[in-house]
Amino acid sequence: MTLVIGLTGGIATGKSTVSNMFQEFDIPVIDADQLSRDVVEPGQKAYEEIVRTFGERVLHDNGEIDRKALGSIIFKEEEKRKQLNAIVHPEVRKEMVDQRDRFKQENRKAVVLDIPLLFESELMDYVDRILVVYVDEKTQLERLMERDQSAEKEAMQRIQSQIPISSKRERADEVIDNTGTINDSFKQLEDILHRWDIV
Ligand SMILES: CC(C)(COP(=O)(O)OP(=O)(O)OC[C@H]1O[C@@H](n2cnc3c(N)ncnc32)[C@H](O)[C@@H]1O)[C@@H](O)C(=O)NCCC(=O)NCCS
Ligand SMILES: Nc1ncnc2c1ncn2[C@@H]1O[C@H](COP(=O)(O)OP(=O)(O)OP(=O)(O)O)[C@@H](O)[C@H]1O
Repeated sequence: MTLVIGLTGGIATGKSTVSNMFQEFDIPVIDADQLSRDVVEPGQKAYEEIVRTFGERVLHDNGEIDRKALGSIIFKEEEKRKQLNAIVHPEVRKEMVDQRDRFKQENRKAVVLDIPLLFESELMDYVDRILVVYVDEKTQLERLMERDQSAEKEAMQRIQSQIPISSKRERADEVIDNTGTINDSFKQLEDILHRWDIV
């Protein structure tokens, strides 16, 4: 039996940081953020729908999606965000399930689905265990502004477009508190994987 681990958290709480640690344990990771980039490449169905819905103002001169422009529209307005989600999420979900099932067929001990919006999109049934990467909201805001070089207003808009990290923490099977050092988080992950008997 392959244990399917749903890795989630809030924006900039450290999912990618923790996701990279699974390499050490030889556990494969399926990355929903990466898939959401792949499915909007020029020529893909979702790409055409985005251009039809949001217009050419969300394109770079070379025809690729201008993620900054699209982000500045959808994080400001819930209605627009729902429209984009309705275009992108079904494609991401399909690809994620295909990849998950391939790893299951290979009888891997575990596979990780790294899904930022696991709770928002109600994908809890896609996984066997939910692991939330947590930091307090002050640290979340600071790390987001630092990483994206964004102003407080834009960073807050992004945070507020998601379920608060404190609620996600309550709904987790296990939590990694990532407010300490990366090494502290690695040790927490190691303990959790031992408890789940997969390493
Ligand atoms: C709006 C877009 C173009 C902005 O791109 P950008 O490169 O700036 O951000 P990136 O894709 O790396 O996402 C960064 C983080 O933002 C958050 N986020 C992204 N999309 C959403 C959304 N629709 N609602 C809430 N939070 C979101 C997630 O925490 C994600 O990890 C892009 O995020 C997008 O296409 N979003 C829709 C697809 C989606 O929901 N992706 C996230 C999970 S599948
Ligand atoms: N323990 C830590 N100590 C200090 N900085 C950290 C720590 N963990 C992560 N960071 C930094 O915080 C920022 C956010 O981390 P990361 O990109 O892993 O978050 P994320 O949850 O994957 O974000 P997103 O939702 O945007 O994909 C990054 O700049 C990262 O280098």
